[in-house]
Amino acid sequence: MNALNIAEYTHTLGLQAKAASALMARAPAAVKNKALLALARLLRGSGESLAAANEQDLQRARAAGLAEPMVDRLKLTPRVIETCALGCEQLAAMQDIIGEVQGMTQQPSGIRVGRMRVPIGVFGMIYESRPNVTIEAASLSIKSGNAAILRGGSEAIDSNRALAALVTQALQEAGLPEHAVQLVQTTDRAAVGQLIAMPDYVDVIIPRGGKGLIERISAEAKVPVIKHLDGNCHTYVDDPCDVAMAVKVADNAKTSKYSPCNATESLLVARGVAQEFLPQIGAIYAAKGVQMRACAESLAILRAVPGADLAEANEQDWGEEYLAPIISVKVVAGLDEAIRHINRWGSHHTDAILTRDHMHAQRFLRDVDSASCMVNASTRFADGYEYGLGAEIGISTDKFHARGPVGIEGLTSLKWVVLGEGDVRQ
Ligand SMILES: NC(=O)C1=CN([C@@H]2O[C@H](COP(=O)(O)OP(=O)(O)OC[C@H]3O[C@@H](n4cnc5c(N)ncnc54)[C@H](OP(=O)(O)O)[C@@H]3O)[C@@H](O)[C@H]2O)C=CC1
Ligand SMILES: N[C@@H](CCC(=O)OP(=O)(O)O)C(=O)O
Repeated sequence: MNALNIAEYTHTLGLQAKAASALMARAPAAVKNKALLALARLLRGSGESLAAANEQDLQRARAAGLAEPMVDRLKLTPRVIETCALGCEQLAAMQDIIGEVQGMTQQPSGIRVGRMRVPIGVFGMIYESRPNVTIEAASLSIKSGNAAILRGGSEAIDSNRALAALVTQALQEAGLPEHAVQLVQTTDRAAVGQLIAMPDYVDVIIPRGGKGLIERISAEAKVPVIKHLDGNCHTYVDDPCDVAMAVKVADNAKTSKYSPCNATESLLVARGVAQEFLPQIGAIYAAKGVQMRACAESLAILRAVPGADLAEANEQDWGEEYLAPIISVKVVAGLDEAIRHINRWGSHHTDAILTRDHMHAQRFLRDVDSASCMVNASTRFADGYEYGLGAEIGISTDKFHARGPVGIEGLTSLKWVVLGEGDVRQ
């Protein structure tokens, strides 16, 4: 496609999405649920064709030398497909919040005023090369009565095309507009430029990715944006804490998966527990091949750990999101320094305190300026499915409307409704 064709193509996607969004907004709950259940069935019945499409993506990715954690997130395994199908069924079983009216109160003038939950309209989403996101975004879009234009990562294009075809089929089976969910079929980034500059058709843009993507969106977007950014997540091991529990959680937060944005990238340790905690977690990270980029004080303790892969941390490490078997480690004086460090260097995504002190936990929850603040739990829990949302659009690092894992509610807004009986303003 040349530039002119891409402009025409995205314009057509926008026009079609706008038309579909009006129909989706008034689609009955039962019809939307029918589409979701059809999608679950189609996913389960398409294992072979999905695997074949995914294999094409995987072969290209490996040939291009994509890092293993990134290849891992590209995989559309039977387990991933089953999880997507279950997610669709869970969404179908959830209450439909569209059209719900809340807080209706009578005003002194006589009118009654309340707020009705409505879909946003059309959202455009740009996301990483993780094919399951295509289904999560499509299913949430259907349930919330929106229309979506999805632009997944280029490495996943074959998988996404195969999945999008199933979504179209499910929409058609349920009698919903087939353009309610559209995949951008080209990997040319010029289409992203068009998509973020069509305010007549697109109500909100949801970028889910790293700094390069966000820089472009911030510079060029002509529509409102809900940013889903990088996760420089921290786990702070407090004094006092249950050291055995802290070791277990800090291990899971870093090593259960290296690629996701909710993996811990930085470990802060209170000086009072460092001598006991660091050798234990150090031994686990050493055994799993995790490099520790440590401050001088933690380095002195970790040097005693056999086989530890150690490096001296520099300032850049405190702000780094590695998405790899690397973690930065810093000894801090205590809670105040930990909070200051997280607010200075973190990305306001997800941060956890491991503590036995109730007051410390309360202060951490209040003072850390992040979308998810956790006490005695792994940062890996920052996820829509784990939070009970059924699926997730992503993890918003913006502060308003939708913050943290975004589900159905995040794709809606509340409009005021006013009921009168011929009332006039005095
Ligand atoms: N907060 C959240 O919910 C999540 C955040 N992330 C973050 O995403 C990052 C890792 O994923 P990664 O794939 O590297 O992210 P990227 O930002 O490289 O890619 C994400 C998507 O954005 C596109 N993109 C990137 N740069 C541009 C650009 N300049 N113009 C147009 N399109 C662009 C990519 O397209 P193309 O395929 O062409 O490169 C891809 O579709 C990490 O920082 C991670 O934390 C990941 C998942 C969830
Ligand atoms: N919600 C996800 C985390 C976000 C995510 O998808 O991250 P990534 O591996 O960067 O694509 C999960 O923990 O399952």
